[in-house]
Amino acid sequence: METLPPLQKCTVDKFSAIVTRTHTFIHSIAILFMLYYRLIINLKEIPISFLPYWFLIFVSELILSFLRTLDSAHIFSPVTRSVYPENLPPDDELPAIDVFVCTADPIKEPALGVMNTVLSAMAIDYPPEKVTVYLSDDGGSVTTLCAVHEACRFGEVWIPFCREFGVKKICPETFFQAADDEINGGKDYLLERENIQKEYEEFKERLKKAQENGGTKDTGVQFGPNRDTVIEIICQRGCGAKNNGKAKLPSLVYVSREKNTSHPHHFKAGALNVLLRVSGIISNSPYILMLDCDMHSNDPSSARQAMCFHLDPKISPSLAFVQFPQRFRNISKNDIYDSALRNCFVVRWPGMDGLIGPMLSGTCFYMKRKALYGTAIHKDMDLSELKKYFGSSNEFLNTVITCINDKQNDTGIKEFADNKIQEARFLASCTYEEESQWGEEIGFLYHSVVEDYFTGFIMHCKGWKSVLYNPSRPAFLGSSTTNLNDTLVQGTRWNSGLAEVLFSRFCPLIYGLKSRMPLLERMCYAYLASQPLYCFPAWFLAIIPQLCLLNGIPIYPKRDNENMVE
Ligand SMILES: O=c1ccn([C@@H]2O[C@H](COP(=O)(O)OP(=O)(O)O[C@H]3O[C@H](CO)[C@@H](O)[C@H](O)[C@H]3O)[C@@H](O)[C@H]2O)c(=O)[nH]1
Ligand SMILES: [Mn+2]
Repeated sequence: METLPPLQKCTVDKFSAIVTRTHTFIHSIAILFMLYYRLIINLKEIPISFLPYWFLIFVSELILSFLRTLDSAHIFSPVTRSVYPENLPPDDELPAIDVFVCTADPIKEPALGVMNTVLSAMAIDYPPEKVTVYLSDDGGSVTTLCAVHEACRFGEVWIPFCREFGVKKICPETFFQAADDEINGGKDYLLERENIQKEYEEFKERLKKAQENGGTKDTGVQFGPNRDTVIEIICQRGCGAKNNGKAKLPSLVYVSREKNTSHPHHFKAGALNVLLRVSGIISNSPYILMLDCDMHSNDPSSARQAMCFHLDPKISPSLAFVQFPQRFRNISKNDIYDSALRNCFVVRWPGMDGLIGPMLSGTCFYMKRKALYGTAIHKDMDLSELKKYFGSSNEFLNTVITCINDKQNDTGIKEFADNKIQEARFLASCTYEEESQWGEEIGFLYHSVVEDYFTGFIMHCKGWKSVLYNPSRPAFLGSSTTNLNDTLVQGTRWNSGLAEVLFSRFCPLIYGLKSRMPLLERMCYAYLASQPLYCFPAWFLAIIPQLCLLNGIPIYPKRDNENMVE
């Protein structure tokens, strides 16, 4: 039998595994010594009145030891991956991709940044008729709707320019700000660059005006806290490409779901589920790229890199998603607080990749649509059975059947009749999910506000796998929080979301037991869910040892103590 050229390779990082396992072993011995000291030696020295303090210190140390033990699972067998996109099938055999971009707040997430993300997603190096970009606007802002029209207009010159000169920095703002644009294009290039830059400045100007006027385009809709669905096809498959039709544009769709204060909207997970349904009846691509609006594409080849995993028959059947690390462009040089989250993306996720896969990290991942449709669904289900899971739209159910039967969809938006828009509006309404399993078993799950962590956890429990791909050139670049207030709000949201999982029936240590999830992977998930527990040792150890010192109570071994190892 002919062997196909490889698409990807996975290498176990043996040296790193040996070093980290040895370190874990030595660290565990130190922990045992500490427990011995605290229970056998120190307990006798403590006056009875100080026993509650001793107890709090002991509890803190137990929590830290517990967390440390869980954490050690991450580094058990780290792997690195490489890809060979040159071995991918020809363009006309590649599967279609839907890109989901989410925005929620037109003030905190200014339109220019969001449009840069949209434009960078439209400029990825992939057959344009196979890409449909969806912008979910949870802020329901007229300005954003205007901005997306303007972005499409600018895209008509930006995308052909990127294609023609092989631009790598496909996010216009980054491209024009960079000192070096990585292109050796001669005079033609410089002239064209100047033209495009002028167009970009005009585009920015138009956005600014739209913002000042609260959206200039007459959309005929009133946006407010209670509002109707707005769905617009901004650009249809290969629309109006200038440049003599040389470079077509991907399709672009704007979605602002119905909001009603009497219905829960489930934050980002709710928005993503609406996009899943709306995109189902519009393009129904088998793969989905998820991007937060502040995370732009920084390398046009990321889609092909991800396909090296998704199309590799050895790993593809059980592969749910390919996660790229979140990388940030606004991190200070020293980054003493690890705002770049290197502890996750550089240390822990490659370790989990050696188990059954890294966690779902909210953005920068290529997901198989089928993986979001739950495992209870099988090929022989009829419409009435499917309705209990997916709601009552027959049109949508047919797309689900296409998806679970792995029938490659005819790519892109073909023709989009008005009645389809009606159906899409129905799918984006507040009440559509009633009496269905959306958010419970189907789509992104609602149990926790960290929908990414929880959805990924349940997927892994059900036997799906994932991979991390960390190319040397960051595939995506975003912005991290840069002030204490935002960092605290984000930290509180993450920790409360994790606590929701830890103190529920989905606690990874218990729930993982019933599932097929291997012990080490379960420990990794339990470690992250247990993050909120860090607050107890942090408080106790910040206060009690000082009190003990002031009162002359021995809480740590003295240097001349006979039990102290010199
Ligand atoms: O009701 C909402 C709330 C948020 N978002 C969007 O969700 C994304 C993430 O929200 P953000 O407030 O920026 O949260 P972060 O803490 O920065 O996000 C991290 O944490 C989230 C929760 O775990 C993940 O979903 C994100 O991908 C991950 O980057 C943004 O694009 C928002 O526009 C919505 O679409 N609707
Ligand atoms: Mn964010």
